[in-house]
Amino acid sequence: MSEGQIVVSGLTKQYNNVKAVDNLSFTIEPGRVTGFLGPNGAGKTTTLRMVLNLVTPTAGTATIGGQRYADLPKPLHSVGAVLEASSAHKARTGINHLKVICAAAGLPYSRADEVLAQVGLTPAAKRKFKGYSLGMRQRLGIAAALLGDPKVLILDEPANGLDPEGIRWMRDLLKALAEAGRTVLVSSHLLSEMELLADDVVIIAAGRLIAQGPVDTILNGKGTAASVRVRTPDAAKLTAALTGATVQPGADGALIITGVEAPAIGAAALRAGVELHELFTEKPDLEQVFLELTAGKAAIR
Ligand SMILES: Nc1ncnc2c1ncn2[C@@H]1O[C@H](COP(=O)(O)OP(=O)(O)OP(=O)(O)O)[C@@H](O)[C@H]1O
Repeated sequence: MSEGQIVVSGLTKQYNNVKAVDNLSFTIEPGRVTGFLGPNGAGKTTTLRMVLNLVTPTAGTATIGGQRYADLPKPLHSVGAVLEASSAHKARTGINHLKVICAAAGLPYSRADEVLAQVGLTPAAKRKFKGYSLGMRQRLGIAAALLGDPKVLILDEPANGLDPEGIRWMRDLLKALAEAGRTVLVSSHLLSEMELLADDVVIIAAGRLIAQGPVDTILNGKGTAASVRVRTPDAAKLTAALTGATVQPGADGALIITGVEAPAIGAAALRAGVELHELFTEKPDLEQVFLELTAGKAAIR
């Protein structure tokens, strides 16, 4: 059991007549960014809150490095969490907000300056929280989570409210934190962003596990076969030269070919003397796979 491993086992949360989380089990490894994905109401927030001991499970366990959050001797040094756009005392400056946390957690004030620099907020250190934009509040929330230099980071929809530059900054930061050996668990509904950010994904719907594993495996393992886009002035000749292929016209005049891979199409074109203007393998993206995996299970709750 490594220090940064998160193990969720049989985790269940029943709210009156809603099973928000239903016998969920998965493992999150350190040194990687794991995307926690699911349609609205899938139970992501409830799961993260149970891992952080903010919601009591109806059944099952969640451990971090083998211990329940409640049993961690120094939780702020073990786990940093950003659960929603960070809130702070409106009249307090960003730096003072962090210093208050340092004082409560027995951390040196120098950590406040360090994490503020890490999230790029040093220029706004002395501005009052009420004047912070949503993006700055997100950065301050991350800064607070980093104060104890934790091995594990848990973030619920951290990209909310960030502009494209902010999203790229967040991606680079989270990747760097994972590369330094930390466990980074991040929930999001931005699937294209997750494809760029995450090494692994855990996909849930209606409280249940749908899929878990490296993004590449999830993308390649699905029934959605890769298709090849081909552009040629001689579509009929190329189609006749291909065996075992399904050729369909694409919306923009290209051909969409499945059943035969790009090298075989190129070779067949060469043999038949057909000119190619484009030959491009289109892999299914996370959004397509996600929609397929969660289809019919994403009852709006
Ligand atoms: N305190 C609560 N009391 C009753 N029902 C709740 C409570 N918290 C969550 N739920 C219900 O549990 C289900 C899962 O909610 P949760 O917020 O965990 O999902 P989510 O995946 O984070 O969704 P979203 O992406 O929309 O935030 C929903 O049906 C929600 O209405």
